[in-house]
Amino acid sequence: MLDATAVVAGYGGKIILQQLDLQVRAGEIYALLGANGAGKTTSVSLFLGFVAPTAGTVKVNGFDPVSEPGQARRHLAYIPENVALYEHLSARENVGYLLHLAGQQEDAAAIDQALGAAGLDAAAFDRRVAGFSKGMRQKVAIALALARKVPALLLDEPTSGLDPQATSEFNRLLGVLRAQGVAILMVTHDLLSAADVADRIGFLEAGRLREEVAATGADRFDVRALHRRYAAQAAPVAPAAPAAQSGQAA
Ligand SMILES: Nc1ncnc2c1ncn2[C@@H]1O[C@H](COP(=O)(O)OP(=O)(O)OP(=O)(O)O)[C@@H](O)[C@H]1O
Repeated sequence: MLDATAVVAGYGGKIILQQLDLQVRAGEIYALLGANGAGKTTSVSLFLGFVAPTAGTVKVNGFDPVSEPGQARRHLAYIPENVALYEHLSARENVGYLLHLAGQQEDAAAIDQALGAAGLDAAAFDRRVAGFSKGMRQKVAIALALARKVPALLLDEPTSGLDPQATSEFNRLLGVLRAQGVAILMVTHDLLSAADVADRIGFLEAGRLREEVAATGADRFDVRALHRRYAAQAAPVAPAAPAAQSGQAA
């Protein structure tokens, strides 16, 4: 569904992504991790058509985001870290208007159903979104993705700044979308959250996928081992102090 093959891309002659191979299948959640500046957002930007590859191919459900932007966008929803909504409109009005902008009409019942499925409290449907928390805004964005019935979803650091309960609620929603066959690519620094929800985790290092691990089957990853490697990649540290003896007071 989301397919980047042998992609080289960057900004103004500066190469950021080098031979990137990244595929996300229908009904799969793929978490992309990596240090600051590794190229995670640039990878997402490829699928949005914001960054054009200088080599390789990028496809969204078979469509090239640069040469076929309308077709590619129709199959895609994007939820950035801070969801931009029309502040003076209610949650219902936002979904209705954004659907209209996407060239789609839905009746009020379908919009309510999407907002409910996204976990927004019904009492908030008619409230202006100006007072909404980050978690509530994301629910509106998820409702829009549900109402648009897109087959692919891009998320950039969706759980940063969310409390653990909101994070787990958000991850549950991603599970709902996965069950509907949506291909989900999620950029995150939150390894625990990624381990909780993702089917595969990829580690990007200086524009290359250094490692991919699976969440299920024989390749099931060990979160602690991953955390040690990820922390070392993000910020190399001095050798660890000897482990404390369990059961002994310091
Ligand atoms: N519009 C741009 N113009 C020029 N350089 C850019 C642009 N956007 C990003 N870069 C550079 O590309 C590199 C990769 O940036 P990118 O935002 O993809 O990294 P990231 O892995 O998402 O980082 P972070 O975790 O900090 O969000 C960085 O060196 C960044 O400075």
